[in-house]
Amino acid sequence: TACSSKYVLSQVHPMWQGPLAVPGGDRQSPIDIVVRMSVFDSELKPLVNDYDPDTCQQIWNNGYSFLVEYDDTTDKSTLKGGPLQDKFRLCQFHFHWGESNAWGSEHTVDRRLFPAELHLVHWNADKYSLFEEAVMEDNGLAVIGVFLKVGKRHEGLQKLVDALPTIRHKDSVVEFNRFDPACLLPSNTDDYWTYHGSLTTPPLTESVTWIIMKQHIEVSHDQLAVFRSLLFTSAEEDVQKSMVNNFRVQQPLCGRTVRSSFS
Ligand SMILES: NS(=O)(=O)c1c(F)c(F)c(S(=O)(=O)CCO)c(N[C@H]2CCc3ccccc32)c1F
Ligand SMILES: [Zn+2]
Repeated sequence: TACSSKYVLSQVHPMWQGPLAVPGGDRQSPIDIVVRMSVFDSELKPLVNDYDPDTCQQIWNNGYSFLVEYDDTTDKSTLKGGPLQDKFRLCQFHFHWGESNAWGSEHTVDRRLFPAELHLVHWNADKYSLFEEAVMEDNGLAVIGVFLKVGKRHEGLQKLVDALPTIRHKDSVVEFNRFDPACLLPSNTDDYWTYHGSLTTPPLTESVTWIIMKQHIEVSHDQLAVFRSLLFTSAEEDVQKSMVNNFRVQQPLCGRTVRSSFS
């Protein structure tokens, strides 16, 4: 199976041409979370996030997603608790979405797809001094995943949506301040699934403790439509491509256990 071979050829992905061999490859992400196979772990604590909106720096289109970047040179925006032993610093958040509301998320729950998924990327500042170091280490990263559903308008998201037309093309960046990412978290952050996996974009390193929220957030159809108005391509390119379906195909579980913080 794909798990046994030393190299896992990840499927061709819109972001990079041709299959990409990933060394090791038995802890890849994303995955389908099979609820009845997840194991309740009473040792799992509530998440403790302490984000400082003043550390928000910029929002940019990197040709794969749009990301909001935070100043991670101090311990101002941190995550601890949950399955984590150390204190992690928020470095950025980004989203994955589809061309239609029928799909777009990277993870699924009992094969259920969501139109989009938010990822808040943190790195272990107790053990490492730079994100780039932590990316290579087993316990280096922690990514919170939140599913988005189409429903009522998300007031907190609107400030971000209003900035997207200014970064339509790849490599465009605009200053973005005072955005509190906590407003994008669901009201209940005590119920989550957690497993060990990887980044879902290069370098695909198996350094991520994934923390997937059980409760989704709601955004309006129009807000999601603005995500789809972004472009993969830079202003110079003559063929413009809509930024949609920027998710990786699902990877084999390879015997991993997904734990739940709730029974
Ligand atoms: N789904 S995910 O959480 O695995 C994930 C992404 F899906 C994604 F798109 C990005 S990125 O920065 O937009 C593109 C870089 O590969 C990152 N960025 C990470 C990976 C590499 C890197 C380097 C510096 C800062 C952030 C990141 C990411 F962690
Ligand atoms: Zn992501």
